[in-house]
Amino acid sequence: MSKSTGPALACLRRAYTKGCILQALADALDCFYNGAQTSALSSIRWLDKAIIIAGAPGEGKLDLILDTIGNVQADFLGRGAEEVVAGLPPEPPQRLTTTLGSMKTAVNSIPRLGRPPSLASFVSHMAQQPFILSGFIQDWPALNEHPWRSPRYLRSIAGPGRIVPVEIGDDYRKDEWTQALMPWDEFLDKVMPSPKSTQASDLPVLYLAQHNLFLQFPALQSDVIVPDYVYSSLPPPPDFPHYEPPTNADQLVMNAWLGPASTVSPAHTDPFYNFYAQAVGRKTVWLAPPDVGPSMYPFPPPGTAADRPHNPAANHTNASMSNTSQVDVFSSPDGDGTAHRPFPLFWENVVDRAMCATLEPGDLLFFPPGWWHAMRSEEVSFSVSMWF
Ligand SMILES: O=C(O)CCC(=O)C(=O)O
Ligand SMILES: [Fe+2]
Repeated sequence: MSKSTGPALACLRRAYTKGCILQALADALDCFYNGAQTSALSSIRWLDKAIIIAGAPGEGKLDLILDTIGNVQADFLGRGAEEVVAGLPPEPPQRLTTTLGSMKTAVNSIPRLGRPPSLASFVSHMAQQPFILSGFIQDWPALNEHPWRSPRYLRSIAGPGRIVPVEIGDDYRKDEWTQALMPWDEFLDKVMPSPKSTQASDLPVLYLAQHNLFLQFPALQSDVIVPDYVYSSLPPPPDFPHYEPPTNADQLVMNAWLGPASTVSPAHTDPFYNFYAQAVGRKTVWLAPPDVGPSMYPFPPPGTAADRPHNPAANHTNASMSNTSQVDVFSSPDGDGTAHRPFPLFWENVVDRAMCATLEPGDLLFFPPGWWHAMRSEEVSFSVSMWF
């Protein structure tokens, strides 16, 4: 969900951040005087909440919070400063857990460009259509000396006691879908279990989705190399005239997407240009142009009579789901002829214009604002979206 910057909300965020810091200090003091490790964990939890829930606004607040987390970990949880695990030997490739069926919902492939466009041609015309640059992020530290596919590395950059926001359930349109804060270590154990561990496969799918993990774990920021294209200022595309870049200082919003096989983000639109980097695992992407909107059967806006009785709290982008399609592009039956086919306009107007591809680790996908996109992970997958 994009964070609103309204003055009242900004004020609440600052107040919440200060409240969290005070709570964290009280817990740290308790730990100091009474030696209770649970207080140290609680202290870190409050500090993480300030980042996750409020974004830790205010001059120097994020640095203060991260320093304090480091100190609490070092003083009470036995974490040394130099414990980041780097340069691990390559791990065996991950086993594919699902097989790709042929996509009946898209007749086209997302073009893979032979070579990266120049900045000038990107700005003048290439930015109007989706494309993939195969292997473009192959040099990121995240794929090399700081391997994001290694749970050991991911644990080491965080240290003990950290929590992260997680979506529970395989599809945010379903009623049983929910969100929770969960210990990072536990999340990694569940999502990237060691080959020896026996994980029950009927557990609900966990997905760390659309979260700025880089604020919480700044070490991850130096594992990515943001492509220069992101800093070019692009005009609103002709088919999406309301485009405006993100309002933060860099006009760039980076989010992490980490989960097991079979996470699904249903088809939806976002109002930004997107460079989407695939760091770990394979992910299948489905895209369709903005003007197919009415044939995508979006959920009605909140408050209208046809709105669903229970609308999951917020989808990845908006509190409302009116930017999200009811069509399951990964598993929609095409029916037995037009008479019994659900979502007939989708089959008539969208499928011929939709494109799909399976991203491999190292690939970089681009698509413009307003494009319908859906993603499904084929195995454990870690991606970074860069909205600009
Ligand atoms: O990776 C996903 O599951 C969805 C990504 C997405 O919606 C985005 O980058 O805007
Ligand atoms: Fe999206």
